[in-house]
Amino acid sequence: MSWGIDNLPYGVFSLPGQEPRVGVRYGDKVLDLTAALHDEVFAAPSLNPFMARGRAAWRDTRALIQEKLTSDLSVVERHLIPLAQVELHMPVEVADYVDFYCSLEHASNVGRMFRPDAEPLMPNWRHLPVGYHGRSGTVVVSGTPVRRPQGQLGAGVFGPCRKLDVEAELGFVVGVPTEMGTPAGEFEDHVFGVTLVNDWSARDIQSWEYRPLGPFLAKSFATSVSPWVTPLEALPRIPGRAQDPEPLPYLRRKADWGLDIAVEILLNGEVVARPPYAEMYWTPDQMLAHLTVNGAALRTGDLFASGTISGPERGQRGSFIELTWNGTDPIKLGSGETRTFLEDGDTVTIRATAGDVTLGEVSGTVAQALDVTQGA
Ligand SMILES: O=C(O)/C=C/C(=O)CC(=O)CC(=O)O
Ligand SMILES: [Ca+2]
Ligand SMILES: [Mg+2]
Repeated sequence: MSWGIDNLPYGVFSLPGQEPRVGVRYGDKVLDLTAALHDEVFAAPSLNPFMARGRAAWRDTRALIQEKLTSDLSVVERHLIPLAQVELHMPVEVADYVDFYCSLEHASNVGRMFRPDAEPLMPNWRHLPVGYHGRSGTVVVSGTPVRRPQGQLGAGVFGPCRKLDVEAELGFVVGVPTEMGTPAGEFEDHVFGVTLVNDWSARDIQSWEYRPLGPFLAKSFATSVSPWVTPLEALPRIPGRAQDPEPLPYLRRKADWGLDIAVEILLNGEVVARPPYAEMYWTPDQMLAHLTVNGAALRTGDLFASGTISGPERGQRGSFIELTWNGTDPIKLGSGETRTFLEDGDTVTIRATAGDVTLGEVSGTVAQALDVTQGA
């Protein structure tokens, strides 16, 4: 069965008229953990208090849930609630949100389009995982409509974004904080699990505003995440991609943190790209090491995303700016329509699997921009 005993992602659900609380997905049901495990940590409306307990608690809890769902199934069966009866919420109260830029292919493609007269990769790119600080207050759960942003599209030009795009990414959720001044230790001592992320991007706003400090309003209007957080333990690991030059000692890999995750992007139900996470250049342990090397503190609920997942093939690109080469080469849909960037009413779904483990999906529908008269 999919969503089986080796999967068991955590999320936050509610029944009509009740407060949100933590559950685990099993098949087409959600196990009410407050009731099944008699532990009030799961009565919270986010995973944060549970995630703060740390790695030993994460491991023991997962083992206990697996035991309850197999040998003690008759005891906990009454706490399994059909998904059709529940509403799913933001799984995590996001503290700080950071987005990296870890795909060599994505960085090269975007570099070619945004900086056609320069080298596609900046000189720092192979030496450190480049990132920027995003906006945690507009991280929303799958299903939340995304209003087309408006803003400056060039000198003296204001209006609704005309180049609305998505970025298919993985997000890593921090459970255990660090003290300010002290870099993070082992990856699995801090990171609880993985979500799917759609980093909605307004390419026309971005290309005008981003120099020299990076994306600002082009990416802060909405970032969507999947309702399920998959524990690290559920994910098969592979060696990371070879790196040249060898990174500085603080960035050197001590364990295999490559992830063999197959991602799909769907536009209005049709698959338009299949980005392979296994191709990412910088691995998540390297992102965490870099994020904290200067002494920046981690907090429970921090979310750091991988950056757009793009592979070497055209059909593996994780954004429409790449798939359509900045709108110059539209993609053809099964309906006979073509698309460059997103139109109002379009629904984008990103879903992913790692072997038998599914990470679920993150979905969002584009709503029309506000009336723009005030800026005209
Ligand atoms: O090359 C640039 O100027 C920026 C490209 C991006 O859109 C960055 C971004 O959001 C990071 C990523 O998703 O890989
Ligand atoms: Ca991004
Ligand atoms: Mg964003």
